[in-house]
Amino acid sequence: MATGTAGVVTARGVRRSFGPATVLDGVDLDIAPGEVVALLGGSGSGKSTLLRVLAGLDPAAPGSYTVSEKHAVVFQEHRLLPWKRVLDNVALGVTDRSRCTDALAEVGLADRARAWPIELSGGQAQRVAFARALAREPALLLLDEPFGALDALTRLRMQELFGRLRARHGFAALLVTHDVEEALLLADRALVLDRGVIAADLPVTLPHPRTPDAAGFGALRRQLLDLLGVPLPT
Ligand SMILES: Nc1ncnc2c1ncn2[C@@H]1O[C@H](COP(=O)(O)OP(=O)(O)OP(=O)(O)O)[C@@H](O)[C@H]1O
Repeated sequence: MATGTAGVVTARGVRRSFGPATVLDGVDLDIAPGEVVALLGGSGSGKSTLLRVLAGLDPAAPGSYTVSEKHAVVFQEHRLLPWKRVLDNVALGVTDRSRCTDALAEVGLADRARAWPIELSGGQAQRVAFARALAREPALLLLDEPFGALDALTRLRMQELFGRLRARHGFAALLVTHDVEEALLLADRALVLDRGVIAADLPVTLPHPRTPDAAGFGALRRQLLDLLGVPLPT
């Protein structure tokens, strides 16, 4: 990995096999600074594998790729350390304590700084996970279904929070999701991973803030479902 390229992600020909099974078969991917890219695809299509490769968590994958060193990862599970208080979780590896307090305030949890992770709801814990990522002042967020385990209402609130944080901080993101609406609400482009390659790249040019009832949303939803092999009846 290295920095210095114009994009926050530049990947060419990324491959990954597990035994005889080829999961990534030459993935090319570019993400520009500030761009939010959703990554969709069937179960087992390799979305998490690609995200782990880009995050540097899977050094065995061949191919050439550069990823901004200023990246942070948020997973579906919060992955907070249970023996550290909330603020100490946010502060892991960050020397500037005030940045951590600010990040916690930005996700609306300033008053939970001294709480233990076990005292938080699932949605709050995921907010802390985002605060921990934000405190690193990332140029790129690598997000593996970060709202996937939340109930529908909490998910909507988190999507709204993500939109606000993005508008304020201007980070880029790769967002792995199963949720077509989420992709269309949050992303500038939606990619479909299929048989080891990026099989489709759909620009999402709707204005912000977005809602599912906005003009053009339904047509894009139909198009994306089609690309995912789940066409709606006409
Ligand atoms: N460490 C591993 N060892 C062996 N096989 C693996 C490993 N990691 C992933 N795989 C396999 O690679 C394939 C892709 O997995 P991956 O988790 O990347 O898919 P995904 O698109 O994220 O799936 P889902 O949408 O269900 O989360 C699967 O068949 C999985 O079993």
